[in-house]
Amino acid sequence: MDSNSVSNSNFEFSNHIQKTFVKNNGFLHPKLGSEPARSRSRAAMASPANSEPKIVTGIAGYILEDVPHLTDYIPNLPTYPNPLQDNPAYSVVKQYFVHVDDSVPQKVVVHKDGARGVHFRRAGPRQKVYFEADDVQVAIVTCGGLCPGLNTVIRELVCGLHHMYGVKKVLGINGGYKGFYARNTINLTPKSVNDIHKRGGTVLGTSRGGHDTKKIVDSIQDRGINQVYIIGGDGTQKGASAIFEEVRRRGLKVSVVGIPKTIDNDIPVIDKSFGFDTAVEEAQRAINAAHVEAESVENGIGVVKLMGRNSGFIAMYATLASRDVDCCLIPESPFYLEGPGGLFEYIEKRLKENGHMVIVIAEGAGQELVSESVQSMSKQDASGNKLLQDVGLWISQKIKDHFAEQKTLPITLKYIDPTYMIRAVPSNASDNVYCTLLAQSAVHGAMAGYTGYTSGLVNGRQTYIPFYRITERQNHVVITDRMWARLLSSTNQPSFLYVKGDHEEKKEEETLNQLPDEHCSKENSANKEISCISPAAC
Ligand SMILES: Nc1ncnc2c1ncn2[C@@H]1O[C@H](COP(=O)(O)OP(=O)(O)O)[C@@H](O)[C@H]1O
Ligand SMILES: O=P(O)(O)OC[C@H]1O[C@](O)(COP(=O)(O)O)[C@@H](O)[C@@H]1O
Ligand SMILES: [Mg+2]
Repeated sequence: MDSNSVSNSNFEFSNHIQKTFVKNNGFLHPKLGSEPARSRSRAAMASPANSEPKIVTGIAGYILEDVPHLTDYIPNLPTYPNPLQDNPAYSVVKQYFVHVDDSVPQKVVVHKDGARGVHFRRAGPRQKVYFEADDVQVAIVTCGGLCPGLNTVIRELVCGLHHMYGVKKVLGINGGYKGFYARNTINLTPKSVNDIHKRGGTVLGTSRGGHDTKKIVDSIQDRGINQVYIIGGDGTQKGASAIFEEVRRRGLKVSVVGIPKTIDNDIPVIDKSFGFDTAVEEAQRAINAAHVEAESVENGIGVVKLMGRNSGFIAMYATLASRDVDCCLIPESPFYLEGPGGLFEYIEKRLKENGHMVIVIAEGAGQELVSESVQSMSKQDASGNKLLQDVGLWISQKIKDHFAEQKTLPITLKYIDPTYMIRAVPSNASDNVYCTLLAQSAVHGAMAGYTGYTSGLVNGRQTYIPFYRITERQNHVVITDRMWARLLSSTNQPSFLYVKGDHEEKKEEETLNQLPDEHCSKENSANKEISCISPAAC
């Protein structure tokens, strides 16, 4: 079936779907008399308590983890025909609107007798919209660390809103969440954002910390904002979820939409985050330099530190892409330096075989080892993220000290730390297209009245994912997954799991027991997804 078509079977299927529980949503409660008179975007009555997951079940174990809709807490909202139906650019598309029951499975590898499993609502334009163009006041904000593609997402939100839906009032919030309660905002028009995708960073500025839900929602009401697009990582999406709950509690007709951003790729459920490919590509330049330096001298070692606070995806993919890397160290795979099966033994072996080697280390790797030898700072950034010790410098010094002490193998080590260079660049061509689809999907959802969702790619399809699925856990490399095995076989590095001695064998067993049971299925037995960067990667 063509991706845009609406089949009859969809209509038949909808008859079998039952809404099993939609707690709180749909119940009406008396208007809150004590709320301040911020009535411009207030549409109806307020709902109490946090929203509950909207789960819809169907035949053969079908489950839809649905996203909230403005009509869940505001009754009798008027609808309007989607202006796209008269847009000449889209007139050639046979069936442009997405069917109301279209959903995307979370798990695409299935068994013939298996249940149909969890699905997410398919993103895309709907026949009816819940906003009239002239009434829409948009706000866009970027939060957390930089990531290639932020400007492309901003550009495509502005252009998508303008060209597809005729929305002209778009405000950029300055400098992250705290910009909501600052005076200055930036008026964004297709003209003003025309070239921004060619630049790295974010034209809006960004920040960590400074999230005050009540003040942000006050500002949303005061400015008459009724669509908020929040671009950011795991912390930002938690903030967006809190904003949505407060908006809902106040009964406001405001769509709150998250767009996932993280070069660490630590956001779960989605195939991969925008900017990740660009970052991996940029990391190749540092690895190439390390390789050239290492192979130009006798017993040369190049060490490259790459970003990845808790998840080693950038290091893993940069290593797999490069083929020049002899050892990749990530936070998910503990390693040790001394003794049989340790890093020093492996370095010596590689230098004797090859005369040089390259080590890639993710910034979050080996933190427990660094803390043992350097006094732990245990400080946090403004958002509450733990500040890490510089493992790149630490490991470089340890290697130098070890071979200086040994005196048998004189080495030359060069340490390259391209940290911010891989995230401050503009996005590459494929990330640009990805950002475009992500932004357009986000806009279609808000115009159709959906709210409280993150727009994301699942198994190659754009979907709307409820906030709680994005914020409940982080995405990590699973070292019992085939992808990590591919890496081990490409570098020939030790797995650091095989250690000698009774005590150590027990340690190995414990480590393996802590790992998820299933690999590559994107779900373990507890129905929680495990790491996959894309379905094709398994
Ligand atoms: N649990 C939370 N609840 C509300 N806001 C949060 C939470 N965690 C982080 N934030 C806010 O989200 C923004 C970005 O968070 P941060 O962790 O720095 O980056 P990222 O979103 O990229 O992970 C910050 O302004 C921070 O205050
Ligand atoms: O120095 P900053 O700006 O706090 O950023 C450093 C951190 O940002 C990251 O790129 C991830 O940031 P986010 O969580 O904001 O996406 C990490 O890899 C890195 O540890
Ligand atoms: Mg984060």
